Amino acid sequence: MTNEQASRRCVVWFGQPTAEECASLAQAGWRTRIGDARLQDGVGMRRDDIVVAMADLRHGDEQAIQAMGRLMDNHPWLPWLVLVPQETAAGKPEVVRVLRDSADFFTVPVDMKRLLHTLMKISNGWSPTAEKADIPGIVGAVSPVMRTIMSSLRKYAPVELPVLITGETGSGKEIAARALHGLSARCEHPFVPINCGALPSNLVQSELFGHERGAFTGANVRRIGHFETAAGGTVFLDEIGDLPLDAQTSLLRLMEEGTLVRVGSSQPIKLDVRVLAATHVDMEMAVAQGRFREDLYYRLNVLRLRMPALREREGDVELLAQHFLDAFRLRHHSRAHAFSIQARQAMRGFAWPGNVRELLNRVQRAAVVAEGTLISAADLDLQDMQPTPASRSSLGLTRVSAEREAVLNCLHESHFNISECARRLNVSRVTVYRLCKKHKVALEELRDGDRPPAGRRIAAVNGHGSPVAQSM
Ligand SMILES: Nc1ncnc2c1ncn2[C@@H]1O[C@H](COP(=O)(O)OP(=O)(O)OP(=O)(O)O)[C@@H](O)[C@H]1O
Repeated sequence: MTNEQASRRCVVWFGQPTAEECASLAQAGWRTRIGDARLQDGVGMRRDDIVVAMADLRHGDEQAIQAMGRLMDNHPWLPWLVLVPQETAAGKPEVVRVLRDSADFFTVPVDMKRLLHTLMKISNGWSPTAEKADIPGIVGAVSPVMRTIMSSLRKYAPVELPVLITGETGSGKEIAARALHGLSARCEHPFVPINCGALPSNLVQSELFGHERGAFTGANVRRIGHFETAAGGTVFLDEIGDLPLDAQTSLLRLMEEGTLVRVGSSQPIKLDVRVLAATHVDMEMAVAQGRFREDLYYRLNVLRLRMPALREREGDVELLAQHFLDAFRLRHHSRAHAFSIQARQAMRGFAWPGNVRELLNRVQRAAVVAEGTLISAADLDLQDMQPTPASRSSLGLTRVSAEREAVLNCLHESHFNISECARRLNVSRVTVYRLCKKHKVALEELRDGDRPPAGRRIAAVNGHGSPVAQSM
């Protein structure tokens, strides 16, 4: 490489690079220029320069991060890399904005090998938007919301940080976690999914962290827990909000110190696992109510991924439906190989309270019962779905979706107590039932997920949306 070529490659570092970072860059032929995002005076590049901008959030306060966001907005043609400290809460809107617009991001201490590799790819013409959108296992990503998710998955996968995945039931939280693992350097090691709500309450610590022989009655042999099974790989903690407080303390230690202690032992064991977690409940509320440790919440919530509800993914429903039908036909006989126009309309207009899982179930059932070559709306049990004007327009869809989300959030916060929910929403109980019916909210199913105290029964919505039982 000639000196002239070398001098043309420049990283404009908005922040304070360390001497070692500058030295590594220089050694690989990259000049470093220091920029100040607050001055908003751009990068000052010459024609033909290869310039990459680094948004260094290490030392910045909230205002500095906001200034960085504005600078990125003003220079969208530049490849932006972002450097975040380990404890960054990616849930903060200003951080989300910076991460969203970046080509790649790094944590402290900077993995210089990966940074130089990314810089080399950029100087060779690589563009993150040009990258193949497909991610194995994830189907149907034509909607803008899912394209954003795909891009976040690619960015989050190689970074050794926890990710908190939120989203309604069946929206694909686990499939996203699997993709994060599959795209990471840990992919050759185990991926261990654990449903925290399904762990036997008296054995949670032992199931997760293992136990020594004789630790408790019945512990006849030493047993390693789920975390140790995942050594070198990824643990996916589904329904993290259900984790009891004592297990939360052990998890925090694991995340802070990288060690665990088996039940019945006092010996810390070093362990390397990446933790991904998912929830469909409002974690801020759980923290406010003392059900979830705040320090653990911040540890888990470093990067955040919100899986959109299926009804928000315009264009994806039919793609997913066809994929599920094709997959079914590979294993079973079905005359039907596609969907009728009415079936497509019905699928587009339906609110999909059970999201992708519900779509999968309906398509599989329809493939079994269909008598023709096309699956009809009736085969999908969606014959009563007339597409409403609201469900056809984007604005209408957004409104409907916002209303449904508000009702669902409030129901969760009220622990499915209809009177409480009505009080919070400032509407009558009848209106809450009407909204549940309108948005096909299956109260019984959701209540089971929320596990209220035994003996309490609440109204359920049957297949046609009518309340069938109530006792509060
Ligand atoms: N984009 C997708 N492409 C293909 N299959 C999908 C997609 N999203 C979800 N699925 C399928 O839908 C079902 C539900 O997905 P998943 O278990 O990931 O949802 P979840 O949000 O974790 O559900 P829960 O809240 O009940 O834990 C699974 O069978 C999964 O394979």
